Amino acid sequence: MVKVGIVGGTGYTGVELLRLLAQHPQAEVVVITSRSEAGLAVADMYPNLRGHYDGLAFSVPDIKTLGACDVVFFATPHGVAHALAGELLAAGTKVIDLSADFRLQDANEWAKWYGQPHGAPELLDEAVYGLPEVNREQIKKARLIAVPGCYPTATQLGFLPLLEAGLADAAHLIADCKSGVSGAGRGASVGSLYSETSESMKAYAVKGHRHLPEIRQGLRRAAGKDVGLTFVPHLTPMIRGIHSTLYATVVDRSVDLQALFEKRYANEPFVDVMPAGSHPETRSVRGANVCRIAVHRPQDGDLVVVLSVIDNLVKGASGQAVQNMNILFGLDERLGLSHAGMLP
Ligand SMILES: NC(=O)C1=CN([C@@H]2O[C@H](COP(=O)(O)OP(=O)(O)OC[C@H]3O[C@@H](n4cnc5c(N)ncnc54)[C@H](OP(=O)(O)O)[C@@H]3O)[C@@H](O)[C@H]2O)C=CC1
Ligand SMILES: CC(=O)N[C@@H](CCC(=O)OP(=O)(O)O)C(=O)O
Repeated sequence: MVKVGIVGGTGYTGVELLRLLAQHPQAEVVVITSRSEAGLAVADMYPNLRGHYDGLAFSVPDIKTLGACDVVFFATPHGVAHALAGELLAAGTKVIDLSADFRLQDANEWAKWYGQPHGAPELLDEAVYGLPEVNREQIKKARLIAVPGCYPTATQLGFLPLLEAGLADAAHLIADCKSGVSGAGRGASVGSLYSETSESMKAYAVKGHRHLPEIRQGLRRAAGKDVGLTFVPHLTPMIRGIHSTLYATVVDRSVDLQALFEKRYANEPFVDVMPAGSHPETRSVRGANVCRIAVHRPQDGDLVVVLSVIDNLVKGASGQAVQNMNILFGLDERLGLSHAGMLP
């Protein structure tokens, strides 16, 4: 049994970790932290978890109790894992960080996009970017894993087959992405109010979003050269879900793109390449650790359109984090992650 600690148990990704781990046959959550809710029983805050975590209550973060766990998940704002990861690693505890603290390999780039100095640059060399479809072998040996962001997961999985095969014009990629409101976290803000987000939709951060350098880093690696990417996120009136519509120009029209995508993901338990002509819906992955992809070439032209959907809280965060844990501890990668999506 893997002994699990969670720092930041009251946010959306924290409670999603609890929901998924409640069904995990080889993991037991023994510590869950919240400074504001310390002492409160988990099931008193989250009634959906009644009967699953009897006796487990939030506690203030404490290195000694967290360091007694086999693995600690950070479901916290940026900067928290910087401060605590080193001590946990020294105690022999593995760290899976859902925040962006260790996603960018360049500390200066991180500081530029996150507006504060990188708090643990000495750990960057050993941090592994936790996208299993790319880094499975490194994840197996890792001590510190950076779980990819939600937009970066959907966008990279959609572009990877084209770039790895050298089939796309890497200088002109476009990612037009829509997110549900839970992507903004559970903290109260005017922009997340029901009356601000329902019955309306808008783009934001067109000038530059902090996921841009993360996506570029992954795509550069897949292409083996610099990439030019325009990334436009949108906020949409749904709670969960990311829908990425990706555009690239193909350099060879003769290639069977459907076969290329099917072959690339044939052995991936959590990437579903849909039949030719499909239009994946975000609700088909709601609650599921799945990225569902369809590839199109409208009017048989040069432009490829890839549609990629995930649940931002599952394959875009907590599900992917559990998938990383399974790989890290030599377990079946699918354990605790077999939920289907929810229709309607
Ligand atoms: N929402 C999403 O779709 C996704 C989110 N993420 C990332 O996951 C992380 C968590 O996001 P989300 O679940 O939305 O969380 P929230 O930001 O809503 O919640 C944060 C949690 O962290 C705790 N916390 C805050 N500050 C500290 C601190 N200094 N020390 C210890 N604990 C702290 C809070 O509890 P308390 O203050 O009581 O201690 C709370 O439980 C973020 O980095 C987010 O960017 C990643 C992918 C997708
Ligand atoms: C809808 C919405 O606001 N989404 C968030 C991104 C989701 C997220 O949490 O990003 P990290 O994983 O990098 O923390 C945003 O645009 O900032």
